[in-house]
Amino acid sequence: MPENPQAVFTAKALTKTYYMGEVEIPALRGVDLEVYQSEFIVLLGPSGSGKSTLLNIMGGLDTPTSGDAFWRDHDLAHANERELTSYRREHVGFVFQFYNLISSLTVRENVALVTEISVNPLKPEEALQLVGLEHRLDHFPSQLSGGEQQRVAIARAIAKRPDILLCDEPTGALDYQTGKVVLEVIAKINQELGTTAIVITHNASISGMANRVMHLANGQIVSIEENAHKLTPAELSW
Ligand SMILES: Nc1ncnc2c1ncn2[C@@H]1O[C@H](COP(=O)(O)OP(=O)(O)OP(=O)(O)O)[C@@H](O)[C@H]1O
Repeated sequence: MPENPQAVFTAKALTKTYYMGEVEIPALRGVDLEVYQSEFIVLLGPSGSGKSTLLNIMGGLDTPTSGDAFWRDHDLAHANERELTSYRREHVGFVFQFYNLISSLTVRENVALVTEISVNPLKPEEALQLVGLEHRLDHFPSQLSGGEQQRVAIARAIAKRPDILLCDEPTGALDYQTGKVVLEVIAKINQELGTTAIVITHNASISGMANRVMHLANGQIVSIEENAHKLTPAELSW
């Protein structure tokens, strides 16, 4: 069991080593971490520092080589594939740099793919309203801008009412203004639904939105800063 019951996610001495033939690649080298309910965390660090590896373990897409990882009382380090699938399905929403929408389905149908297999989902229309796309329900992804497609991807991620929203470079493919709109949407989900949000970015300016900012280097968390005052995306500039 996790030691601190207040934490929704706990990692202890987490390591991940990839093996490429004879070569060992240590992606995580002893990560200790607690994440609290409804927190907004920004994860920064150079390329290859282990950010995606950590996010993937938190989301049950990968398992660690050693150490502990808990989502509440779900033991993610020792879960089997079936348990990880149901953890992902019930608790986790993912947003990636590229939107991975199905081009032959409408906006509403892309979101409905998730709501049809969820226990207590939002209606696709409600999820799309939260991201400001209620007027584009019957459009196809190719009829939308990159930022709009990312908002559909966010609607799809939140439609199952996940406890945690894991975002890997959500604004990486977007221009400045569009990136800000997408950040506004993530901040709104975090505030209005209380969804814990973890955002990986190379853009240090986004840190201002976070409750806490974690820096990874070389597979370890090297610093954690707390923001006394969170900024809105509109207040950020880069
Ligand atoms: N499937 C894999 N097989 C082998 N090595 C991997 C694999 N995934 C990641 N790695 C290695 O693990 C290390 C950490 O990778 P990770 O993707 O977590 O870093 P990152 O901080 O997210 O980087 P970026 O900012 O470039 O996305 C890197 O050295 C990477 O090459």
